[in-house]
Amino acid sequence: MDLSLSANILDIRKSMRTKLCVLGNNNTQTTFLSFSPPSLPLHRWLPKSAMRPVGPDASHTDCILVVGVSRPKLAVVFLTIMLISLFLTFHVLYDSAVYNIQAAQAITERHRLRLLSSANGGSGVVGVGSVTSNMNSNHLPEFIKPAAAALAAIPSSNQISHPMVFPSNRVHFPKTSRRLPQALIIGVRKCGTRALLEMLYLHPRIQKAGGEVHFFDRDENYMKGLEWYRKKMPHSFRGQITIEKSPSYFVSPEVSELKVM
Ligand SMILES: Nc1ncnc2c1ncn2[C@@H]1O[C@H](COP(=O)(O)OS(=O)(=O)O)[C@@H](OP(=O)(O)O)[C@H]1O
Repeated sequence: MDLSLSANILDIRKSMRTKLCVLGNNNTQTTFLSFSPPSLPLHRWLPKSAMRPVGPDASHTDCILVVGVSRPKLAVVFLTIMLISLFLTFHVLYDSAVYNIQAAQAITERHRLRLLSSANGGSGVVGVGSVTSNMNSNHLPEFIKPAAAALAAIPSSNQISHPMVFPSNRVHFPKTSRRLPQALIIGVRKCGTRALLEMLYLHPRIQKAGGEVHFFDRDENYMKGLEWYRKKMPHSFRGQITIEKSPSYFVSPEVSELKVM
């Protein structure tokens, strides 16, 4: 390679740092390729001082971009907008976290009130008029009753701490709730009970329990009470029919007619 030619190439590479240069040697001939960025209307966004001609030839059309704060006012505006959006983002995140904590508190409180209510024979709790319970204390297992009675001894004093956030017990999507099943598929096994349930579920007024709950045929589940059973059910709108399928109900000796009724 000619020494003067290679020195020339080095000079050009020094002066054009932003360019991508491909240097190849094809036999005795030197190839020099450069890629120019697509022409952008930079003159609209940047001051002329930011655009400098490249190389010793001032008429060269390629320019290098001088990175720096050339418009401090614009930079201040951008920074302010960024700070405001950051502040708003954290504010929203903080609010949602507080809301979730309050929701968890309200749910815990509701459980407590339900236990109190069932211990009082389902008469509801004085002072919290909107919270009433459908639970029948007869369905509470014996080992829970002492705990419920102990809770009943604690003065309730309206511990729903944020009535403004939860004005009407509405923590979940307001129009749905978990309901006890209005229909049961009790069997028989291996006769397409799953297929039947899935087909019924195609109807918009049908809701189905996720799996087989085995409430009536397993004593350990039955002892947990109807409230436990209800919580195994999906959320449903009023007017929808909830169906549960446990084919073992048909054959289990533990399942008596009385239990299911
Ligand atoms: N329409 C129709 N015709 C014939 N066979 C059918 C049909 N629908 C479901 N099946 C078969 O029924 C088997 C599952 O029945 P179940 O859903 O009742 O099973 S389970 O009792 O809930 O475990 C299951 O068979 P196996 O795969 O041999 O268990 C299904 O393939």
